[in-house]
Amino acid sequence: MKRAIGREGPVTALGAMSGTSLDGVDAAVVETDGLTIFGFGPVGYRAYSAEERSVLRAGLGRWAGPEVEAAGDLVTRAHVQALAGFEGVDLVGFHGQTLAHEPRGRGTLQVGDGAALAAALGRPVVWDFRSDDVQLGGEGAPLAPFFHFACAKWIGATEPLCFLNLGGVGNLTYVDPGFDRPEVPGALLAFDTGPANAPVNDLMQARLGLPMDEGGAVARGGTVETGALELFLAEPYFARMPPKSLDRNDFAEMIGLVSELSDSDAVATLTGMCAAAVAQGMEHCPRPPARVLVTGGGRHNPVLMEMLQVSLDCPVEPVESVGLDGDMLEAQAFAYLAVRVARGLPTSCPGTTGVGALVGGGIVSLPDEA
Ligand SMILES: Nc1ncnc2c1ncn2[C@@H]1O[C@H](COP(=O)(O)OP(=O)(O)OP(=O)(O)O)[C@@H](O)[C@H]1O
Ligand SMILES: CC(=O)N[C@H]1[C@@H]2OC[C@@H](O2)[C@@H](O)[C@@H]1O[C@H](C)C(=O)O
Repeated sequence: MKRAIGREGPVTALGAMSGTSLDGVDAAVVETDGLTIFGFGPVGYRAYSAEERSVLRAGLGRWAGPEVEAAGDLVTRAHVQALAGFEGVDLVGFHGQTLAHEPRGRGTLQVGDGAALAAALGRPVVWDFRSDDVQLGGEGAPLAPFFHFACAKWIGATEPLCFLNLGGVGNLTYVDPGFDRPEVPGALLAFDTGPANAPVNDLMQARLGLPMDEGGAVARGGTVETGALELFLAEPYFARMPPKSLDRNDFAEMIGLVSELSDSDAVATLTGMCAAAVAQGMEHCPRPPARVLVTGGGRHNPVLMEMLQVSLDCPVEPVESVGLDGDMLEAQAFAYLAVRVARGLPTSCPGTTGVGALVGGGIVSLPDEA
């Protein structure tokens, strides 16, 4: 790797993320030395077609077999298309698509072939970010927290704050920017809060044939059913101490809790469950955060944002309020993490994934190795 990016100084890293909502590939450039963020560069997006989405969906929850291979081939191809147009890139960080995640069981599986991507792009590619952490006893997720720490420094934060990602699953990072480095005990605490948009999307699809509750319009017309909410919060996951992580489908059966409700009450209740899971999770923060910065698609849902604001004691704002890009933060995270991997810096620690030691996972594939 030394010959690819050198041992120090800023490099131009391109990160790519294919998230749990299966909508497409996000791509974003970060200028960094693996410690400090020096700036953000161009971004891109390559949507999956409906047909491609069903290929990915067929692979979800599987560990091997033709469905997994088909999903992997598709993910590699889509990333070649998404990333080929970026110029001046020193290094690529390729997350791939998570199909299955069972950290204390069969492991974690992100499909997509980083070696083939390196050959196609003619650039070094860092990939398979999660496996080493899981093998060493960690949750393998979330991994964005080390990047969130750098973001907290980039925005000049001096007080503890939280980053909240509301994708299919929700994840929270508590950052204390008073520390110099993210791996110092106390600097970071991170975990998946619970299901976020995935159950709402699934119910909208099943009942109304729509992919999401756009603008929270359906939830706005409904009422949260407190009995269902209480049953949901009784799930043992919420009582577990962090770090902890989830698979997209871990709470799939929660839709059953709202099966008797009207469409609007059911959507309002699932939206309320997402907010309540976050509020419950916030109790684990070592100190009260000054603000919660929200990233991921859930920040576009005003009903969800209002529910969060009502249940939390500090301002809840989209990350755009501090000049970050909430649609690209995960892609930027894997750009940043790629540089850390290439330079031998850790990407997870006990506070972020529960792993026993500092881990800098990932495979580095050079273009001439394929
Ligand atoms: N305008 C909107 N109104 C309501 N919900 C929205 C809106 N835009 C996006 N969302 C929700 O956000 C979801 C997409 O979020 P995001 O792109 O952060 O997911 P992801 O990155 O694939 O997930 P993860 O972070 O779990 O991997 C959509 O599926 C939808 O539920
Ligand atoms: C196993 C896996 O892919 N987990 C994702 C998923 O999507 C959100 C949440 O669940 C988080 O744990 C993680 O992604 C983010 C980018 C992370 O690792 O920080």
